[in-house]
This record gives sequence, structure tokens and C-alpha cells, in this order.
Amino acid sequence: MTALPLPRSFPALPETAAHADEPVALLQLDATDAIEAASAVYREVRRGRRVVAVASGGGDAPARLIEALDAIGVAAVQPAPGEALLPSGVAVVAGPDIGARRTVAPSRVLRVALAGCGVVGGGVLTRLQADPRFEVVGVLVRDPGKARDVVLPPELTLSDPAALLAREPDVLVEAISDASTGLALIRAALARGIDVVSANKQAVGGDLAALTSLAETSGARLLYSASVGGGAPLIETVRRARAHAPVVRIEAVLNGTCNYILNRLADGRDFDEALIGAREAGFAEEDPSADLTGLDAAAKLAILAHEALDGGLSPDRIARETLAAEAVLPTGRVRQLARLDVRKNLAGVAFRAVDGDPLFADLPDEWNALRVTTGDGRVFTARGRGAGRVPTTESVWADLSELAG
Ligand SMILES: NC(=O)c1ccc[n+]([C@@H]2O[C@H](COP(=O)([O-])OP(=O)(O)OC[C@H]3O[C@@H](n4cnc5c(N)ncnc54)[C@H](O)[C@@H]3O)[C@@H](O)[C@H]2O)c1
Ligand SMILES: N[C@@H](CCO)C(=O)O
Repeated sequence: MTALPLPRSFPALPETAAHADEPVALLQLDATDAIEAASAVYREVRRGRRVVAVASGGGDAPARLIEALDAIGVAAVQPAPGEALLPSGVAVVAGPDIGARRTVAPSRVLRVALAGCGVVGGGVLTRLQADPRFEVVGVLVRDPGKARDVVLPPELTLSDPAALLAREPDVLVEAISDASTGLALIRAALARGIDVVSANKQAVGGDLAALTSLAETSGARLLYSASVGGGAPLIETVRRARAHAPVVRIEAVLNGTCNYILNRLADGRDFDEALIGAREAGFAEEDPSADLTGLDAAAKLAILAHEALDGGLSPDRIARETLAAEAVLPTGRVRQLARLDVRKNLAGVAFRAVDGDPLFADLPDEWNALRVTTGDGRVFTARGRGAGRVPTTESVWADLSELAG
């Protein structure tokens, strides 16, 4: 395994090519609750659908929905009257008032154990507390006395992983910053037949084949969409590509922190100031060296490789380069690119110039992007916000909604 060269030429605008035969979902949404309406759109987008959303809830409903989608990282447009709806990924149009929604009591309430209450876990807790389909039975944190930006009831607060699972949840949501504790919890939950939703790529990416097999044995479900790409549906895009034809190549920007820093360096900003910005925004890992040394991207690439091939690509076999204040970077628009070339048996995370690449060159802030090529030459792409509370919570939420049925 070694770091990889980039191809010398880039496919022209693969995003539009990939859209041509994607199915279309037509949604009628009450955008009074723009976050819930955006969730409905997001779930369709991650299934690979183009969406036409008819938004009711006042004249500004389309604008509110588009804003909520932007916070997740889903680009949406409001076409002018007479303009075509379908060429773009998500089109939002104003709809008539559909009246107040009837609240239907859920047929089953899922008991959720939440591990971690930081950037990701805190976002998920707030959504859980507001949704009658779920009951939070416990929240695991390292330091119960720590001040938080979300309301964490004392009777739910635990610091012992065994005590969390003793509360007999139906689902474990694992969003902690410690790989070994996270992995042990996931294993223990799956072994007991408890479904798991994890955002923890270091826990999931170490040996995903073993976790998948454990889940199959116990009949539990293991979902981990947020572990790669934050809110960008990267795992789902690889699965779609693989369902089409064998995957031969993956190229991706998988770390929001590095992308954010590289964009700021390109604007002439100071490295340390950019890193502080990424930490304050909730993009960086608790120990940001995982972002800067490529460990984070390598774990994510290993997960994508599992999705593409089932093959065991261990993160520690992936060549990596480090971003630092003194790092010598290529000239031009630079990205931290993760790349897997199946035919050449190569995998690496390296800094490469991507000028002229329509997928990667203009990738803003913490955004991630993915290009998957299949054996017949078809290209599948995805972009979205790769880190931060709102997009990552949305991704966990979509997994939880799948479990809730
Ligand atoms: N922040 C993001 O944008 C983002 C996006 C996708 C995935 N993730 C992943 O989600 C996980 C959580 O990230 P975060 O940004 O919320 O981190 P965070 O540092 O904000 O929060 C981490 C939480 O984990 C808990 N924790 C850590 N070690 C623990 C232990 N040994 N026992 C019990 N609790 C423990 C802490 O108390 C805290 O509540 C990480 O695995 C991260 O890689 C983060
Ligand atoms: N630290 C990670 C969080 C999202 O996985 C990043 O910056 O991409």
C-alpha cells in the first residue's frame, strides 16, 4: 500500500451525468417545522433520489426549507416559475396550505441508549427528546459534572458503559470520542441483539467485517452512516455504485477539518488560527492529530472499502501524509484526498492539487466529496457537509428513523 498519484485529467462534471437516471421523489411537506421537513428530503437524497419538494407553511416556506437543507449540506434550489424542476438534485416549490398535521401516536416506542453527549451526541439527544417515537433510557458521558450546551437530565446520566446497556435499550446510539470504549460498547450491544447506530469511525472502521458478522449472528442491525462524510451520504453512494457494477476506484475528501484548514491557508490565513476555527466549529476530533495525520480519513476510507469490496482494508495499511504549519504542500488548490484503486491494489491519504476538478476544486469549508468509478466507467458522486453538529446529527437521525420504521 502506498500514497497514490491523481489522474492527470478529470471527468467533466460527473455530478450531472450521474443524475440522469436517478429516480425522483415528489414530497409534499409542511415546512412549518423546517428541520423535520429537511429530514424527509435528506432521507430521499441519501437513497440516491432527486427530489421535488412542495413546501407549504406560508410564503417563505420554500426559503426556510432551503435554509434548513443548506445547514445539513443538501444543495436545493427554488426554480423560477416555468423553469424546469428536474435537472437539479433538489427543487423546492411553494405549495398550498395543507393544514395542521395530525399527530399520530407511534405504534412502538424505541428505547434508546446514547453514548456520548458532545457535538454529535448533544445534537441527537435534543432530537430524541422532542420525538415521541423514542424514549431515552440513559446517556453515557465521561464526566457527568461537565457543563453542556444541551439539557441532560441527571437521572439519565451515566459514566459506566455496563450501566448504560443494563437499562435494556432497543438501540444504542454510539457517538463517543474514544475508539476502544466505543468498540467495546458496540460489540456488547450487538452480542445482546441490540441495534447500533454509530458515528465513531475509529471504532467501526477498525474491523467492520467482524462487527457485521457479529450483527448477523445476533440478528441486530448495525448502521454507521455518520461515521463517514458527516451529513454527506458517502456510504450510501458507494453502495449504489456497487449495486450497479464492481467498484474500481474511490477518490474522496473525507476530512472536514483538513478541508476547512486548507481553504483558509489558500486565503492566506494562519494555520493555528484555522485549526482553532475548526475546533470551535465542532469539526475537529477531540485529539485533532487524528484529522491532521490522516488517521481519520484512513478509517473512513477503510469503511468505504468495506462497502465497495467486503475486503478487509485495515486503516493502518493505508499510507498517510500529515498536515502541519510547516508542511510543504503542492501549489494550486490543494485537498487531502483519500484514494483507493482496486485494480492497482493501492490505498492512500495524501495532499494533492485538484485545480480544474469539478468535484473537489471548489469544495467549501468543512465539506466532503466522493467520486466512485465502476468497472463499466460509470461515475457516482456525492457532496455535503462532512462535519459539525447539524449535518452529523441528521445522518444519525436518518439511521434511527430507519430503525424506527
Ligand atoms: N464532530 C463531528 O463533526 C463528527 C462527525 C462525524 C462523526 N464524528 C464522530 O462522533 C464521535 C463523537 O464526536 P464529537 O464531535 O461529538 O465528540 P465530542 O468530543 O464533542 O464528544 C465526545 C463525547 O464522548 C464522551 N466520551 C469520550 N470518551 C468516553 C468514555 N471513555 N466513556 C464515556 N464517554 C466518553 C464524552 O463525554 C463526550 O460526551 C467521534 O467518534 C467522532 O469521530 C464526529
Ligand atoms: N473530525 C472529523 C469529523 C467528521 O467525521 C472531520 O473533520 O471530518
